[in-house]
Amino acid sequence: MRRHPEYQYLDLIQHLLDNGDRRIDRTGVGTLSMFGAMMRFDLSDATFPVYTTKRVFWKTAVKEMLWFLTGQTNIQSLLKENVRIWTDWPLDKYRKSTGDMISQDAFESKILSDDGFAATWGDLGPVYGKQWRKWVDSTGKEHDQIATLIHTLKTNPASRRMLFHAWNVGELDQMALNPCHMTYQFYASELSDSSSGDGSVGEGTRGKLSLMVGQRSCDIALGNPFNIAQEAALLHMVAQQVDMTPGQLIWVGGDVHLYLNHLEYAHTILAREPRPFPKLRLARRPESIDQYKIEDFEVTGYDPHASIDAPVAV
Ligand SMILES: Nc1nc(=O)c2c([nH]1)NC[C@@H]1CN(c3ccc(C(=O)N[C@@H](CCC(=O)O)C(=O)O)cc3)CN21
Ligand SMILES: O=c1ccn([C@H]2C[C@H](O)[C@@H](COP(=O)(O)O)O2)c(=O)[nH]1
Repeated sequence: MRRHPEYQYLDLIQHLLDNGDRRIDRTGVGTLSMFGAMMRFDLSDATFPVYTTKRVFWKTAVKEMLWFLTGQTNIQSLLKENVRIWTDWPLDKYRKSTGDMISQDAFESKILSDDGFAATWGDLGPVYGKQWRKWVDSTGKEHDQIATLIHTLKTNPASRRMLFHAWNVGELDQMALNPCHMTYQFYASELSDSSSGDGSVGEGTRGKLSLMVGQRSCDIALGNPFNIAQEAALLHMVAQQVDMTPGQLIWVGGDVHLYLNHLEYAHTILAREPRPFPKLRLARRPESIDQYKIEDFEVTGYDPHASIDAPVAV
């Protein structure tokens, strides 16, 4: 029998434990690290690769993706959706700038209730959403990379130029964190002749859509389970928008690391056996890629092992 695809994730963790290069990182926590890794997940038959060896809060991960797609960069809109995974960075900045050792709860309440405070302290700078939807070039012109991608998929799906990118070199110093997942490249296969170049495409399903994501830096315990779930959700959404069926999600990691305060996490998860991946159905077909809501994601058959608490390195 074929091994469960989730073993790709568990094997990476085992490899880091056995062979990881021990080093000090930006956060001061320290990691076991390797360079260069790839995982592939087949999304056909509505498969949604949410890891099962721990409970992954996939709704939080998908909400983050929906937030990227709207082009927003302020944590206020995330907090309104009860997503708290980005609070640590603006909170750290606020504490260091003002000396006020406010609690996370109090900081989040203030971001939610005070728009002026949110504008000053809640913005992460020109991170993912900004670059995806409003990349500003040297002449000041804005580029909507997502709209261009969808247009090309509809009119010229055999193109080798279907990608969007977040590593805007000129703006890195204004970002709360440099982009980790950077390149999103799409590939359409099983295209009928009529859709392979001249723009005259017919109705109905026109091919199989795959996505390869290049991630320069990967926190294997906290970041990766979120990233895989949200990238799979993105592929399901884009495929729906362009009338294709989801094919493969290919994930490529650069510096892939296990933080040294996640060793117990690693041993806990490695002792568990994967269960079948859940299925995803999109309940509705919104007008455009930025109009999906979390309620549109109907996930069935998710029966994971228990969640595992792990601290995030800031
Ligand atoms: N060190 C580090 N790892 C990351 O994965 C990461 C960053 N920094 N900085 C930017 C974003 C923020 N991300 C995060 C941050 C926290 C969780 C986290 O704490 N996850 C928990 C709880 C989830 C919840 O509360 O909903 C988990 O069990 O998955 C996940 C991703 C991903 N990115
Ligand atoms: O989507 C994400 C965002 C962040 N990460 C991790 C990878 C690293 O552990 C940190 C970023 O630190 P750098 O020093 O900028 O590399 O966040 C992730 O895994 N996934």
